[in-house]
Amino acid sequence: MEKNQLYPVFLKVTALETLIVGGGNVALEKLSFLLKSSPDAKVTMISPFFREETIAKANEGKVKMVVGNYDSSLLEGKHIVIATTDVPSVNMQVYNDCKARAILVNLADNPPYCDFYMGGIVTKGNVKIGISTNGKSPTMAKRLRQFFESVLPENIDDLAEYLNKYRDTIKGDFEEKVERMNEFTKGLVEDVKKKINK
Ligand SMILES: C[C@@]1(CC(=O)O)C2=NC(=C\c3[nH]c(c(CCC(=O)O)c3CC(=O)O)Cc3[nH]c(c(CC(=O)O)c3CCC(=O)O)/C=C3\N/C(=C\2)[C@@H](CCC(=O)O)[C@]3(C)CC(=O)O)/[C@H]1CCC(=O)O
Ligand SMILES: NC(=O)c1ccc[n+]([C@@H]2O[C@H](COP(=O)([O-])OP(=O)(O)OC[C@H]3O[C@@H](n4cnc5c(N)ncnc54)[C@H](O)[C@@H]3O)[C@@H](O)[C@H]2O)c1
Repeated sequence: MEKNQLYPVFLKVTALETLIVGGGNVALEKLSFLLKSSPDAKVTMISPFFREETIAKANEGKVKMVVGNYDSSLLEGKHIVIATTDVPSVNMQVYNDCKARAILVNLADNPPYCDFYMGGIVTKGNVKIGISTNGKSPTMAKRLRQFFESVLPENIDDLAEYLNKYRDTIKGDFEEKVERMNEFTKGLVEDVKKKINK
């Protein structure tokens, strides 16, 4: 069986600068999922034209819209770039420019030209699950996201908060805390399995 070798990280996109090149359907989809998970993400968009829908979505967050054609000067200070234009040569230019500057780049919907993939994301308070199918099936990533959204209880965040507080009440050194935390949560997986199978 082929194994997914991608390494997931949870980026603080409020501390990083993201550039989206293009302002069409794909740009709106990528922006929407980015802001859904990270409403305060720092994003710049460059496109000769923005639709009303895109402007409305951009105005929900901290998104700077630049009207014009892509130019490599826009890469200054950017950490993450997502290219979504309908002109393959422009997307390739973005890819090559980013590679030359060691900036992480994603040609949306074009797996061979992605340093990273956008994933399916489930968020319940502090708890977040990222989903990847290794680029095999975005539709499956979406369905898995919907599945976990429906089976994970809303109050799972209460548990995370509770465990955070409980940890503070344990006296002793790091090793003792680890042991007590593991002992205290021993039945958790079995309990959840029982609830799902009910
Ligand atoms: C998860 C999600 C996150 C997001 O977008 O932020 C995401 N795609 C989503 C939806 C979606 N995208 C497409 C469809 C139509 C189904 C179809 O056509 O097959 C649907 C489903 C729908 O809309 O129902 C079109 C599409 N997408 C890619 C290709 C190329 C290819 O597969 O080869 C094509 C075909 C284009 C063509 O026809 O040429 C590629 C990528 N899309 C990825 C992410 C990365 C892999 C993630 C993974 O590992 O699974 C990757 C590799 C790169 C990237 O873009 O980062 C988001 C769901 C969010 C949610 O609902 O929760
Ligand atoms: N819409 C989809 O769901 C979908 C699915 C699969 C693949 N694709 C592919 O993805 C690409 C984008 O699709 P789309 O539907 O978002 O197209 P679109 O026409 O809605 O958007 C393309 C955007 O790129 C902008 N653009 C063009 N030249 C530019 C430049 N030099 N600099 C900056 N921006 C520029 C355009 O102004 C426009 O905003 C296409 O190649 C399409 O075939 C789209």
